[in-house]
Amino acid sequence: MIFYQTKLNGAWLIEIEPLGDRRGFFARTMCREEFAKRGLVDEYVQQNTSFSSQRGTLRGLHYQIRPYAEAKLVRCIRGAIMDVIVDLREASSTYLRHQLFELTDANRHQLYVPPGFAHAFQTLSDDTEVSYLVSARYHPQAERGLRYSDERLGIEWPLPVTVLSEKDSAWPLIGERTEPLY
Ligand SMILES: Cc1cn([C@H]2C[C@H](O)[C@@H](COP(=O)(O)OP(=O)(O)O[C@H]3O[C@@H](C)C(=O)[C@@H](O)[C@H]3O)O2)c(=O)[nH]c1=O
Repeated sequence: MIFYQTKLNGAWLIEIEPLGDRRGFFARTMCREEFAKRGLVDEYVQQNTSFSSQRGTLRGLHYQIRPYAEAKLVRCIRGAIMDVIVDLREASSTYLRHQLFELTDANRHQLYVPPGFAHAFQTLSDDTEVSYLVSARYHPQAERGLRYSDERLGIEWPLPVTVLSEKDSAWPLIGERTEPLY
């Protein structure tokens, strides 16, 4: 596995190192030892998959507040997505900065999202499936979100948004918050 630091503290882009033979290849997509060595969360309690039929579908931006903050390891297993993460840790020098990553079934890139980040993606093709590990179980009462169109974030989504959940259209803007974000 090859680990690339991103512009955001603690987030990593991970490429596989395929071992090819005449059948195809083998590669690790997660390895506790490699993760622990770099200080990445190495225990995951749930693996999720989501399927989006329409190109331009947007999910997010989502996170869970402490003490239920999650690390995520995200991979697009069918189609393509633009994945977006936002650093919500007030003490971080990259606080409220975001970065975009193209994850596709062809490049097989994975994104490691540390606890304390909001996460979202927009599908770049029809019939896209995303699989991700999470390090904490789902706590609906701890679930929070940012509005994808919040000007304070200034995210340039690659496509017009075609499908969005009601929940995701209604997250409060950062400027409207009365509580700390995370
Ligand atoms: C995330 C989650 C949702 N659900 C339920 C709640 C709801 O009825 C249905 C769909 O949930 P959502 O609308 O939140 O699904 P979705 O918008 O796909 O949520 C996901 O978005 C991406 C960007 C993430 O980062 C994930 O952590 C997760 O928040 O599934 C669970 O039962 N367990 C879970 O772990």
